[in-house]
Amino acid sequence: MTDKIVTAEEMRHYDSYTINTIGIPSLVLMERAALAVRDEILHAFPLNLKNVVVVAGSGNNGGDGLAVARLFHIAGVHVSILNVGNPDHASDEHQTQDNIVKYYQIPETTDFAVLNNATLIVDAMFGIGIDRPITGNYAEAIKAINNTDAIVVAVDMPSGINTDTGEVMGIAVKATATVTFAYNKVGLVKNDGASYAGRIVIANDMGTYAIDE
Ligand SMILES: NC(=O)C1=CN([C@@H]2O[C@H](COP(=O)(O)OP(=O)(O)OC[C@H]3O[C@@H](n4cnc5c(N)ncnc54)[C@H](O)[C@@H]3O)[C@@H](O)[C@H]2O)[C@@H](O)CC1
Ligand SMILES: [K+]
Repeated sequence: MTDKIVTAEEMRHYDSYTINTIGIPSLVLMERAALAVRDEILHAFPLNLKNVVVVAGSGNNGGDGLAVARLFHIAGVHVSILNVGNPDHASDEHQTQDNIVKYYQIPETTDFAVLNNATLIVDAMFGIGIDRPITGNYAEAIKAINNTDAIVVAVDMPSGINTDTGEVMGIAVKATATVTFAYNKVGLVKNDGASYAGRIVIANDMGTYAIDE
């Protein structure tokens, strides 16, 4: 157990050490991340599972989201996926998760109307990979999420919050709770990040190992 608070670069370093030196595969970490999000939702919001919508970007944060969607689908919860990323830029892990989602025929759409009846939204657009202001379709998606009255659970970071400064990068998801992985992030405790994150849950049993502890 640690109260370490890390930047995006530090977290990438720990992820890479865990994957390449310890040898825990990236998809195993992704599964652990998704299980942590599922468990927190089951624990904190069991009455809001009528209609879950996972909003997924095309990176690994989106991959986490697709795995969460699959876990809920398997458990019999009604879940749909709103894809907002560019499929041409999908990470390998994201593609793997998307193939699994397609096997299970979990509904996927790019139409924001799917948010209208959501009782719980999983924000899996951007995590620690955010590196520029939010524009275009991503901004519209965040606006649409913030306009619902659903519970919003952010995966790792509320999308739109700078991991290192907590600043809003144009627009950001207002989360009810944020499940962040391995260590807390500077951007979740500084500036606007603290209020956008809602309640912070640190999934600290991922197997991630900090070399200096
Ligand atoms: N193996 C790993 O490294 C793990 C990563 N995990 C998840 O992966 C996340 C990081 O994944 P990624 O590095 O793929 O990054 P993200 O999924 O956060 O972002 C995806 C990509 O979006 C692009 N982007 C950044 N800002 C943008 C903007 N404003 N508009 C449009 N595109 C933008 C960048 O090219 C970035 O790589 C973590 O936050 C965590 O949720 C977890 O699955 C645990 C294991
Ligand atoms: K997110």
